[in-house]
This record gives sequence, structure tokens and C-alpha cells, in this order.
Amino acid sequence: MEKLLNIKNLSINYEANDEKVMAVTDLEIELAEGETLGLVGETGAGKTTTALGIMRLVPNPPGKIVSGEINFQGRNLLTISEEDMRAIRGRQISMIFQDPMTSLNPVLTVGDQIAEVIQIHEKLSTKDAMEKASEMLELVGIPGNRLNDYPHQFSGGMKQRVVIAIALACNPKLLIADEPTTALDVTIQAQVLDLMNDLKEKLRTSMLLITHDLGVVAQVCDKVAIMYAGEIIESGTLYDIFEKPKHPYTHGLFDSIPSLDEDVTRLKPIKGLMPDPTDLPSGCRFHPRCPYAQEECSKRSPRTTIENGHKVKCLAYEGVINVPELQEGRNGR
Ligand SMILES: Nc1ncnc2c1ncn2[C@@H]1O[C@H](COP(=O)(O)OP(=O)(O)OP(=O)(O)O)[C@@H](O)[C@H]1O
Ligand code: NI
Repeated sequence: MEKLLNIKNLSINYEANDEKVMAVTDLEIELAEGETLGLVGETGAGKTTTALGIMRLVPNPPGKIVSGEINFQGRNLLTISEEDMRAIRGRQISMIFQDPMTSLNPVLTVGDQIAEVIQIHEKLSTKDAMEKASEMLELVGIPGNRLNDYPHQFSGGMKQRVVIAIALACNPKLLIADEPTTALDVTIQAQVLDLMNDLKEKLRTSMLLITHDLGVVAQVCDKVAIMYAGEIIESGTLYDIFEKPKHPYTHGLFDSIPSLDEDVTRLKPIKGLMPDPTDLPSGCRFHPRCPYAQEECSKRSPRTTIENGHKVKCLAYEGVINVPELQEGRNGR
């Protein structure tokens, strides 16, 4: 089946004053219609850059898409005209940005803001657009009669719902949500995630959900890709990643969050820090922090190995180094 989104070998750098940040390297993502992929990683891993790449909104300069293809419904977004791209942005692909609270205009009513998006893409009278805007509000659980209220009259969680309503106003095929719940407190976060789950089922919108929070992923996603220092180091189904994690970094991510059935004193944060993106380690980018690293790991970049759709980038799974704990899956959770 043709994938809705199929990204191949995508590399994006930021280049300024002889400094080169390799923000995204050789990235592969596949997303089918109706699927939700969680893109997970620590700060600086390259998640937002990936999203901006898909929207073709990487600021240039300093950003530069160095290579790759972003195939969306069979067309490579990196080679189409800016005019065609504008037609896709917002209409076919829409994005909720990392700081959604600031993406609402304080001097316009929420109804005007939703209707505006609708009218950019559909030839509707203002009255009909407002009618549709009111339906969108209801869809995200806000009474339609609040159309004429201004953003400051809503709570944080409701503002976030408005942002989602705006993003969905044109019934996009793909919704990219960059940390959509990070700014919200935990109960509101859960409500917004529930809402996203509902909408995903109702509208069959595909979603790329960017987060550093594995809990959020577990609630919403069908598939997961783990990003480290610009690369996807492991990807698979929710089950693959949560029940049978392979990459030592993925193990580290799970070991560093508390779980109910484990003693909190056993928490083991991953040693060390993300590498300097302007000066990445040779070989495997994770090797300086990896508890299983061997000499070969500093010399050779791992390829991606695949087993039943579960992909991992680690020399232990290529048979280049020998780590029985990893190879026999004994470290699985
Ligand atoms: N405009 C820019 N100019 C130069 N470097 C940039 C720019 N934007 C991002 N970077 C660098 O690119 C790398 C990836 O950044 P990106 O924002 O994509 O990470 P992220 O995974 O979204 O992080 P976060 O979780 O903090 O949002 C980082 O090292 C960052 O410093
Ligand atoms: Ni980000």
C-alpha cells in the first residue's frame, strides 16, 4: 500500500560561521493513513527540525536540507514549487507548534481565527465559515457559542483545544503536533490526549506526535521512533518499543522513568549528556554513553537492521560486536 508519508535519507544541517550542526541525519519515516507515530527524543535530538523539514519551513539560512526525499501522497515535497507547497500546508498537512499558547492571536476572537483558516482553503461566506468554526469548537469539546470570546477568556487546556481546532479546521491528512501538551498540567494533558485519540478515530487523520514523554506516546501512538543526536536509532510498533526495546539508549530511556511495579531507588538515569551537535562522536553517536560500548563502536557507524518491521541501529544487532544481553533480548522489559 502507498504510504501517506514516506521520508527517505533526510538530512538537515544548520550552518553558520564555520559551525555545522547536523540536526537530522539519514532519517527514514513511514506513516500510513490513520496511523499515529510518536517521535521521541531528548532536547536537541532534532525532532522539531524534522517537523519543520516536512512543512518545508526550516529557516534558511542557517538551515539547509542537505539530502533526502519527503514523499507525501506520492509527491516529493522537497522538489515541488513553493506555490504547490503552500496549498499543501494547512490544507493537507497542518502543524501544532511547540509553544501553542503563543500561536493564538490575542486581538481576534477564536471564531475569527478558526474561520480565517477555513476561508483560506475553502470558498465559504463569512457566515458559513463561522458556522463551521462553531462546529470545530464543538468537536474539540468547547461550546460553539464561545465563538466570540477572545483567547484570554479561555483556560490553558481550552486554548490548546482551540489550537487543535484550528489545525484540524481544513481536515488535514496529516497533523504534526510538536509537544502539544508539554505546557499543560497533568490532568488537562490527559484530557487533551483523550481528545486527540477521539479525533484520530473520528477523522482518521494521521499524526506525527513529537514528545520527550514516553507516557504520552503510550496513550496515543501506534508506532514509535526514538531519536538520538539527529538519528532515529530504533523504531517499531508501540509493543516493539515498550515490550521488546532493543537499543541501549531506548533501554536507558525506560530505566530513567519511574514505573509502578519497580522500586524508585532502581532508577538509572542515562550517564553523560547528549553530544555537542557541532562535534558528534565518531562511529555510533551513542557510544560515549553506552554501557555496552566496545572499541568497534567508536569506529564504525551502525547500519539499520530490521526484524519484522522493528528497526534498530546498533552494532550488537549486526553481529559486529558481541553483547549477549542485547542479542538474546534478556534486557527486554
Ligand atoms: N535556527 C537554528 N540555528 C542553529 N541551530 C539550530 C537551529 N534550530 C535548531 N538548531 C539546533 O539543531 C539541533 C536540533 O534542534 P531541534 O529543535 O530540532 O531539537 P528538538 O529535538 O526539537 O529539541 P526540543 O525537545 O528541545 O524541542 C539542536 O542542536 C539545535 O541547537
Ligand atoms: Ni523541539
